Amino acid sequence: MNPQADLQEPLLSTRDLGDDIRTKATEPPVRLKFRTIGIWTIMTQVPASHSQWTLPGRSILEEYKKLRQTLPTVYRFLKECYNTAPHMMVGHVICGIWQSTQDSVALYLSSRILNILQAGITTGNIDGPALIRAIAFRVLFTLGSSVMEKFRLSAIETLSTRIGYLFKERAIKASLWLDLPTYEEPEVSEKLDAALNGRGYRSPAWTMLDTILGKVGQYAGIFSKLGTMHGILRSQRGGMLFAPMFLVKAVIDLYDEESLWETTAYMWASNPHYGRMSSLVGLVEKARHRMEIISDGLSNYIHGEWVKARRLLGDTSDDTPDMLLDNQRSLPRVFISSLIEDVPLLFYSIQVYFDPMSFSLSTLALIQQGSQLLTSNIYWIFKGRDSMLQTFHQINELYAIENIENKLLDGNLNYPEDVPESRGMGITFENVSFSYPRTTITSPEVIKDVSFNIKPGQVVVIVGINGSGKSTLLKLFNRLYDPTSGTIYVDGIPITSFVAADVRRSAAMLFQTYSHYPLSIGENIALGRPEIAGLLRLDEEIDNEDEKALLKKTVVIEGVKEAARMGGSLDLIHQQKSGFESVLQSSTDGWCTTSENLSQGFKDKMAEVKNATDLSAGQWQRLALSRLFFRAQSDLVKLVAADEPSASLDPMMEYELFERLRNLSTMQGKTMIYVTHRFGYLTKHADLILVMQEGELVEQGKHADLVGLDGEYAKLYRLQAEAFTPAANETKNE
Ligand SMILES: Nc1ncnc2c1ncn2[C@@H]1O[C@H](COP(=O)(O)OP(=O)(O)OP(=O)(O)O)[C@@H](O)[C@H]1O
Repeated sequence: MNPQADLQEPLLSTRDLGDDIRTKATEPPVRLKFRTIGIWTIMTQVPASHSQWTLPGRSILEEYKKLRQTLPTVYRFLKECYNTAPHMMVGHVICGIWQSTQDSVALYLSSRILNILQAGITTGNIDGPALIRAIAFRVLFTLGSSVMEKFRLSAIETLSTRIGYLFKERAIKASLWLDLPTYEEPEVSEKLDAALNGRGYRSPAWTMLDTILGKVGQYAGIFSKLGTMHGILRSQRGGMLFAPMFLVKAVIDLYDEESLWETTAYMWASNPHYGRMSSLVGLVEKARHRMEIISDGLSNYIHGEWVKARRLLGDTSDDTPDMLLDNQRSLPRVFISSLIEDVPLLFYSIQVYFDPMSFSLSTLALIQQGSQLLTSNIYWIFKGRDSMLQTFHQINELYAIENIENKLLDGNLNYPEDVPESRGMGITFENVSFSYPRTTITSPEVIKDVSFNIKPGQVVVIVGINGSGKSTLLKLFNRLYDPTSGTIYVDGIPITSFVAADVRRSAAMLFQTYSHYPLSIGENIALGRPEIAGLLRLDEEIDNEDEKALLKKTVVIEGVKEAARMGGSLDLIHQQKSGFESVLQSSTDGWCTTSENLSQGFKDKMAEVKNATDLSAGQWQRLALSRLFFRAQSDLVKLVAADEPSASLDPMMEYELFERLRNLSTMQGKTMIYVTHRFGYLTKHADLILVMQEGELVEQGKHADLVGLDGEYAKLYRLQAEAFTPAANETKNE
């Protein structure tokens, strides 16, 4: 490959796919258009029948139609925003309108001063009292505006906080009720992200309201400026001719520019050299890579590769796509657009040339200033009509997240109330196959026609090599996903007949990728039973004299301690300064303005703010196990399942853990399922071993039977056993 070719990548290239792409039979055909600009690729979607030129009138009519559909929700949104602080909201709107009209009032007051001055200059006799009055009005107006502005800013603080959190809470609630397949849909996560974080630094809901109020202000600004200009021009000859000229520049600019935000566009940094540079910078920036950079001596390599990628990137710009598109405008277009700005002045100059006495200098100055303000106002109104439509659409999306339908259909039987009494859960798989909804692997079926029967109270071990589908089976047990074919029965009834939340509540699951909650150690354990976990934080909410509640809290604390002991985390809790209340991983980000001349006290405080308590992998695993044991304390829990729970544990702890988990089955009758790579204690005591291989259940039975079969299980078992028995020749040498 010729590196020079990369250096000379064109700034803009267009590749039009041309073909109509039908996404769904019901959707209209669309064309996808790709172009590369700077480091970006921009994909735009255009209807296949879209002609290049649309009549402005027609598109405005379409916009109006779209706008009308969104209006009921926008009304609801405005009403809810208003209800957060009615008086403050009214004040805020009034101040906003005042702010937008203040240019024109200032213009009007200035015109009075200028007229008095002009009359004075012409006649040599100034009307002193009138001048003082005019100046006093101007000063008073400025003072009034400052007071209004102050109020507006403080109202924004309160309103944006209240409105921001009101809608954030809704988004959190809506998000928490989504099941896994729904949550994993990119469209859904995008919607949730937009509702929770938005684009700006303020909350999305506030930004939307601000856009609407800003637009109201813009209209008020236009009307007030038109009024002022009318007042100034009314008495001038040809004054009314002047009016359309404000529009010329705004309209020309509008048609002259191309805004990505007005189309359906998706842009991403596609330049491979830029991508590589960003990845390498990521290695430098993130603390978690530093250990390997130092110990593996990666510094030279990373630096060298960055320089190489930088050279290959050449002068390809990384400015934002909007800016790059703007730079594409040709010189004559830029020139004409700037020249048009001066048309009003030109018009007046010609008029003055033919009739010098018809204008005063002050009028000219005011016209020039006023026309610029008006032109810009009109431009933004036109320009913003799409952003307004977009805002209305976003408001509708904000509410739509509350109505996202879960993909897994809920049943209506209650578990365990609607099944015969038993302390453990019976699970049957009948010809179950499963593929993950969003997968990129070549053979998507990760569970293939699997059938087995687990009786209540049994100890079951699932074994198999990496990627054979063990963890996936676990996810099907408590209906995180539904099989793509086949049926799962819980206590003889199809799992889909039960209320999904009931089945999940009856299972204690420890997944391979368990959560490290950035909360207190106590909560990390107590969250095994969320229905009572809140009692741990009781002091914050109740009166200490509520003895009943305090008693309940003591019971929870005792339960948490017992679970901590069972999971092996009691010692580590005792090591923490604040015991159960130690908060894990709550590091705070701060900004320091300089790194120079920092006193020791300053540095110590900074370190204290940033400090976070973290645990080792093994300690986190013990906490997760304690959480599992805490959940298992509930009589409602009939199935305990753990995926590789001993991966980070020492052998002693592992043995104790197996014993304790097995006791849940032997002493309490709960069904126990254990996923592991290790053969030994548990496999020997298991009532049933399921051997998975590439998504298939290749063998099932007890340890002795499977060893006797001399198949996959026996092979894996022997491999591990040999690792711990001295090889024949080693023994001889000794
Ligand atoms: N969320 C997911 N989306 C798509 N594919 C997945 C997902 N999780 C797992 N897979 C794929 O499913 C297959 C089975 O994975 P699974 O985690 O069940 O295997 P496993 O036997 O538990 O492996 P290990 O022993 O490494 O934990 C793998 O090919 C994996 O790539």
